[in-house]
Amino acid sequence: MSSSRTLQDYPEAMRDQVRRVREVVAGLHAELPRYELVVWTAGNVSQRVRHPQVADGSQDLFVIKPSGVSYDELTAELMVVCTLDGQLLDGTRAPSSDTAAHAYTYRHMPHVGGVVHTHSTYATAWAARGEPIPCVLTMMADEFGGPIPVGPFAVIGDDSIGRGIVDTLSGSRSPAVLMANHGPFTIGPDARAAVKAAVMCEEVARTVHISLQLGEPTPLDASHIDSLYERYQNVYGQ
Ligand SMILES: O=C(CO)[C@@H](O)[C@H](O)COP(=O)(O)O
Repeated sequence: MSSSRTLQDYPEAMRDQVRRVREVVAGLHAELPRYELVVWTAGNVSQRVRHPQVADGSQDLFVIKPSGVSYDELTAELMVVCTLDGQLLDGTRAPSSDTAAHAYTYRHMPHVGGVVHTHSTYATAWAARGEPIPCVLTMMADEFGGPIPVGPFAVIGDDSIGRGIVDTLSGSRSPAVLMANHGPFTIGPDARAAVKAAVMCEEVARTVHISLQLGEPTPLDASHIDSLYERYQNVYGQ
């Protein structure tokens, strides 16, 4: 559905932000096939654009890819802009079929600035089994602060997927959730962080799967997970 408003109804500073975020989101979409996280037109990336005068986030917008467009055709101009109730505000094509899930996540998690969805092979295989990825690697402690949880099975088309993402991640340090029988969704302070979480999610899903073929991996001690997570999130790369 299209909004009754247009981009011209928003402050110039926000329109400038939209122009910049369209470039950022278009560029980040190229990372999904580059890291082999999607095939064909599967997957999507979005980033929030905060309203400079409305602090509660209710008037924020987000930029997301158009539905069903080949990754090699995605340009900044083709990116679409939606309101947080998932309505199309600006764009020449229909927004992603996962727009409702991204919108619900932004409405209910104000700190989230970016959302990514992929069908990456190993993470999606774990999602098909409905099994959380156990925290057996320091890389998992660093990025996910514990296991990567599984969210409920939800059919696309309403708020069900978004509700499953929010209900699962609100109580977890993980920026990734494996939606049962579907695939990973990731969140972050911006779209680049959410893309990184999607790349790392697939990497650890593969490594832990291979480890399980060799035997039973050894879980990390909770105190070690906490110290590794604090270091990585607050010291590493600063
Ligand atoms: O998982 C799904 C649909 O269930 C999506 O990831 C599609 O695979 C991509 O949809 P668009 O973003 O192109 O609409």
